[in-house]
Amino acid sequence: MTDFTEMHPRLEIKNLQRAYGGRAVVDDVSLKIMPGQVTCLLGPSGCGKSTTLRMIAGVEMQDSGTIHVDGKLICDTVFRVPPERREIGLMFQDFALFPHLSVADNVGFGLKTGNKAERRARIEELLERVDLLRFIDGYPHQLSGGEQQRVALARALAPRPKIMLMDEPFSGLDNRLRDDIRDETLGILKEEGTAVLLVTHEPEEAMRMADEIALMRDGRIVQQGAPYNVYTRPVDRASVAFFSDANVLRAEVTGALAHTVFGRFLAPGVPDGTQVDIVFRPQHLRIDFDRGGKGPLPTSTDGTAARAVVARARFMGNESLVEFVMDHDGSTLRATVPNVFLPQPGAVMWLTVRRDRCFVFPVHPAR
Ligand SMILES: Nc1ncnc2c1ncn2[C@@H]1O[C@H](COP(=O)(O)OP(=O)(O)OP(=O)(O)O)[C@@H](O)[C@H]1O
Repeated sequence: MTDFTEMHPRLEIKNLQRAYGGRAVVDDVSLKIMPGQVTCLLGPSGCGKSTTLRMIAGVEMQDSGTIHVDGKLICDTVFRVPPERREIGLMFQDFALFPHLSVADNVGFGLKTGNKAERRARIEELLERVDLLRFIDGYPHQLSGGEQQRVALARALAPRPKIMLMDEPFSGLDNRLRDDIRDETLGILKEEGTAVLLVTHEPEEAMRMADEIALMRDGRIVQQGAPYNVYTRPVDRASVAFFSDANVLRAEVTGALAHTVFGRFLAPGVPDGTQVDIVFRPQHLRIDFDRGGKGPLPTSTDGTAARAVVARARFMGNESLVEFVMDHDGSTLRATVPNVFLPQPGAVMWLTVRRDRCFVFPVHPAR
């Protein structure tokens, strides 16, 4: 049986650091990616994702930290394998094929090994794989955006890179095309056993593509794990808000309980007097109609109901978004409801919160 603990990660970066003008834009970033694994570096614009990718590609030097491929050092602050010898493929949003070269020559551009027949066979194999063999003698201007993207993928894969670095590679494509190409690309990369580091600022893209998500903010990786875990066990309020709209209730803790208008929430280990944010997504707010000035009775799963007035309701396609103003303090909470639910502004409703879907974070967590 294979002992995976003995396997080297295909890519391992340790404590990468890069500053511009005294400001750390990549701050102590460490990551491991196994062969065939897709890791998404996910974060808002400017958080340092592309800089991390550029250091791995070798087009930019880190101030400190190391990069290993298959257990071999390829870069630290003194030793540096040049970009073209790193066996790393690149795919960026502006994938620019060479316009004066045929599709075959574009795909074959980075193929340095093998004789002419072997190179031609590899080109045909890849064009077959991306379903574009019929365009082998065509030119980029004869292809659609999606087809050009697939040629770019074939070109990046041709020399059998150990690692593929992708920086928002699908963002130039329209939505429907993007889903298909994303799935197709993922399939091919998995078949080739390539380790993939994909940079994106779109949570949906990361959840769709990734085996593992590394959530990045202000130059640091704040959380890392399978998409399900990152989404369902966020480390802080900003991590919840990065994936979806988030409702927040501020409360104070006494006796390991946070006291709110929706009843008490468990806050284990949080000292008395600490302010906490109770954070939950709009789909976890429950709505009940007013029954003669009363809402539903308290339950152990949903706590106490609180009275609210509808401020506005919007139809969003698969769901409706309803915004409420809370009676007790005038704060706003948002609920998403499947299907069409468009109550009139001013309507009185009673809200409860799914306890098991709430996250409780101290407002100033100890570091
Ligand atoms: N060569 C440079 N000189 C100075 N500052 C830079 C340089 N390259 C990047 N930066 C800054 O470093 C920060 C991180 O940039 P980076 O491109 O890595 O972010 P990103 O997360 O990839 O953002 P985006 O999603 O918008 O591409 C930004 O504030 C950027 O302005």
